[in-house]
Amino acid sequence: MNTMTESKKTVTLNYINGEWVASDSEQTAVSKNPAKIGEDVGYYQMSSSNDFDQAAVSARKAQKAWGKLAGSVRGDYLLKAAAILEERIEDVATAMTQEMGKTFAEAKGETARGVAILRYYAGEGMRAIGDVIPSSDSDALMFTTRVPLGVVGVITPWNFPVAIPLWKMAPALIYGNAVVVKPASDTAITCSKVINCLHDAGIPAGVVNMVTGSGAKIGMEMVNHPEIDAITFTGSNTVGKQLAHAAVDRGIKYQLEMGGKNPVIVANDADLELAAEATISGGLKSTGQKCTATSRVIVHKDVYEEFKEKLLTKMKTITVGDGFETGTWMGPCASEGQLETVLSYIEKGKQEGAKLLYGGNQVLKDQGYYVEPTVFENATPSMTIAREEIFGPVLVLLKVDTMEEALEMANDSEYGLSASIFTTNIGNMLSFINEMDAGLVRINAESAGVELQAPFGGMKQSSSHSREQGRAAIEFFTSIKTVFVK
Ligand SMILES: NC(=O)C1=CN([C@@H]2O[C@H](COP(=O)(O)OP(=O)(O)OC[C@H]3O[C@@H](n4cnc5c(N)ncnc54)[C@H](O)[C@@H]3O)[C@@H](O)[C@H]2O)C=CC1
Ligand SMILES: O=C(O)CCC(=O)C(=O)O
Repeated sequence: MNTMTESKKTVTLNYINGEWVASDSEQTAVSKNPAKIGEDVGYYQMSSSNDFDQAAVSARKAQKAWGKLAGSVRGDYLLKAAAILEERIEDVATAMTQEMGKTFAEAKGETARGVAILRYYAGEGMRAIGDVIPSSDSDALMFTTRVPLGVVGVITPWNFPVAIPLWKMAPALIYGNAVVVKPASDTAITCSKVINCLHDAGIPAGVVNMVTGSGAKIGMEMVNHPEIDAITFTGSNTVGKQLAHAAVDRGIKYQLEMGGKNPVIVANDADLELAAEATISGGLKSTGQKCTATSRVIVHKDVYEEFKEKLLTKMKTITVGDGFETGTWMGPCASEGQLETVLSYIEKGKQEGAKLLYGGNQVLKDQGYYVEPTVFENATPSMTIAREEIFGPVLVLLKVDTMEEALEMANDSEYGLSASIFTTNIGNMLSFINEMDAGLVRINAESAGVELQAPFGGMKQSSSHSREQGRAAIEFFTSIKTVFVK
């Protein structure tokens, strides 16, 4: 079992060498429900250096045999875990909504995506891993193969507590690595339920390990530990860069997925109904807490007023509340800290002279960490709300005279994760595809929404320029060997 009961509280344990164990620190911390102030979801371990060390050493020992198994055999474990997770969708999604507030429908959707990720990577165990390359020596055979990196450290955020751990762990495992995962504390209980699916699928002891606790402590131990051969991280730019520096110092491979300030361009020939709907969905679903969330809405002057009216009409129908309640469209911010961050950006927007068009207030204060869906206009591209990642339900409207100006403004950001355009003009589409500096460019579709079988990652400050998911994951989680046989 991944939990124990201690003086009436449910305590999630660490998972080390195939066993659920308490930290030797004897310290736990509480995971809180952001929708209900005062409701504790459960407790997780505040792990010690020794706990982490045991996990890393177990992973190292287990990796040898795991890496030697046939890919199809490793895939069978992932398929079993997928079937178990599928049976437990309601339970896992319940924990997710309780811990970070996304609506229950979104939480179930994300868990189903986790099932699909496991199945997709199970199949990778039977796909080609190399090429035959003609040698200049006609008597020789030259080819490439791929080998696992060894033990991969996985550090994940709270906004996709099932999908992100799985889209990092599943490819790591299928290509023969062992993993130690440190989930975000706010969603440690949800992650432990995912790990329990792998445990119940019979994955060999030590191949998967989970250690919870302080990011600053366990995260830094991870990147500096001699048994860790690579780090994959999703989260803030500040932490990502710290990890990158430490990884470079140790000469280990690293992969970072970080922030975004994703633009949507609405051209004067756009289907405005579609554009408004997609801006709402891309910007405000999950309470705007996606790295791919729409943040800047760049609208051609000819359609600005009409688009704005459509957007406001739709925004006014958004219901904010507990993600478990029928009819709730948008849940709370994931934590008190996130709420404060979002409110401080709204305040900054007002102070810097942007016009608050709609929302901007904290609501249901006595219940949870709720904020209204919010939209600003009359903002300039240099304002803080148009430059920094807010990670909340806040949209900024920016008016432009031409499509060239729109594209220039869309590219005027340190980030380059995802971007959308709404247009019916093929020329506009092609310019956007060619000139937009973003890892994901989407035409007549919202900026969020990642497909697990396609490469995912950003340009500029949004990532370490590597790609996750799909077949692209093989590039990070393996090393190429060129073989020459004579
Ligand atoms: N790109 C994305 O998907 C995400 C972006 N963010 C951004 O980051 C902001 C802050 O959110 P946080 O949860 O505080 O993100 P964070 O970057 O602090 O946390 C992400 C993960 O890193 C761990 N961590 C924290 N400090 C660490 C350290 N010094 N060394 C190693 N690991 C460490 C955390 O425990 C968590 O597992 C958000 O407002 C948002 O702007 C946050 C989560 C996801
Ligand atoms: O848009 C999505 O589905 C994924 C977003 C994401 O990867 C993130 O917010 O970290």
